[in-house]
Amino acid sequence: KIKLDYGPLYHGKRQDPAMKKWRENRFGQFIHWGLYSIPGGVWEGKTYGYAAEFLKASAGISTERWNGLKDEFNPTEFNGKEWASMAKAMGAKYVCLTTKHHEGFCLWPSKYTEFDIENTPYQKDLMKEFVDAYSEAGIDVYLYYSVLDWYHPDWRTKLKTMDDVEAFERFKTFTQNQLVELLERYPQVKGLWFDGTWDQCWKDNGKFSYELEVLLKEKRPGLIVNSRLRADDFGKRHRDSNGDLMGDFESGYERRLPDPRDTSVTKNDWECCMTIPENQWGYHKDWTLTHQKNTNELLEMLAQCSSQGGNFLLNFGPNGKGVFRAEEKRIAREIGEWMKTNSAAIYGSDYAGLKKQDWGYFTKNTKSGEVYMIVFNVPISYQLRVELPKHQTISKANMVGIGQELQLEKFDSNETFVLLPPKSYTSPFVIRLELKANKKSQ
Ligand SMILES: COc1ccc([C@@H]2N[C@@H](C)[C@@H](O)[C@H]2O)cc1
Repeated sequence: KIKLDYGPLYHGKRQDPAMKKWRENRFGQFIHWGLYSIPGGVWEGKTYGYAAEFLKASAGISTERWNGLKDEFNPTEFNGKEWASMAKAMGAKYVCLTTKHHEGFCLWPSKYTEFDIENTPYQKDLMKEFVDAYSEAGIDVYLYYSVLDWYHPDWRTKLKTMDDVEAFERFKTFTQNQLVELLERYPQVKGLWFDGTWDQCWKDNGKFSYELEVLLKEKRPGLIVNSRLRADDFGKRHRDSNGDLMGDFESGYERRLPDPRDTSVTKNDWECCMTIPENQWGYHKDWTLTHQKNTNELLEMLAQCSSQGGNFLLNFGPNGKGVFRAEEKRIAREIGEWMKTNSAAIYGSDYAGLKKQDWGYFTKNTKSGEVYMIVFNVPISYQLRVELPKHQTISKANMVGIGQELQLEKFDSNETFVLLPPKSYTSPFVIRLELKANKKSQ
């Protein structure tokens, strides 16, 4: 092991109540909302296909033109309670909102910058309405914060000169002040989701990122921080120079999932964040440009994450007025419908320790020990293979919801077929397994 002064604060999975709740949540709503939500990927009549939150770069817009968007930010249709009830109906147990994306515009009234909600026609503390509404709905609130800040004069991608170093020292102080300010203003917040830490400036400041994690966790005991905050002594990120995770959960799965058979991911807590279109985090006016994931496709991702001990954070991008698209509202409703019947296989679930099969995913409820099969691919044979450890056998298998008991066919090799009634299955379904110890094999 390489000796590190600025590696992880701890090793393994946190077992305190706050982290256990994070783990039980399993399903969250990501919200990207900022000045980029106003143009929605279209500038001077031209549509840009790249991610809408990068429009400033993809359309080559000058900084002053872009920053002028703050004078148009007036989300008069924003209603925190409506947003929270849509998320609740979807079955989201936590939410993560962009407080400040790379553009540097702050959705809260910050003492440390003029580039914030206070200096817009809207003026009100939108973040307070948001945090209060979601908290009252019983949804845990997390805040996304981009360290990378295109607006701030002291941001430097690389520290080449002494001036750069002095500027970045001021920038570090500004960053720390804003983060402390967010925790003080919004005491309900459960955690911070960092982004924009890939540049050399941050890799050169592993010590600062370590001290920042310590400071924020002292300020807010139980605070949960993703793996993107930290750099170690040698600039390694997410995992330190020994390969150990820094932060409370691995957050490198962005718009991608691990291989479903990779059991190594179960060693740490982790989260996959996902867009509904192929690559739009902020609101984009034209979703027809790329593939739009459908509800069953998203449910399969949610199921896969739970089956491998990870969380699934699904992104929504409201427009500049604070309104979600019709597609997003429909998908939220359809996911919620499915969760009404099947959420026992998701909430409080973890890796079941069983061999992955082609028909779908196993999850195990950590409290009840019940094992679930979440089926997406019904085999032409209508036989769902289950391979159990020698000492275990299935005593019962029931469809969740309708409760129907399913026939079982056991093999000597301790494999079992769960037999499905031969009919058409048009949406993912869940089977609850009751396992029991095998009779002593004579
Ligand atoms: C290819 O470089 C990037 C840089 C930043 C991102 C940001 N991370 C996601 C969570 C979104 O905030 C996206 O804008 C995506 C790709």
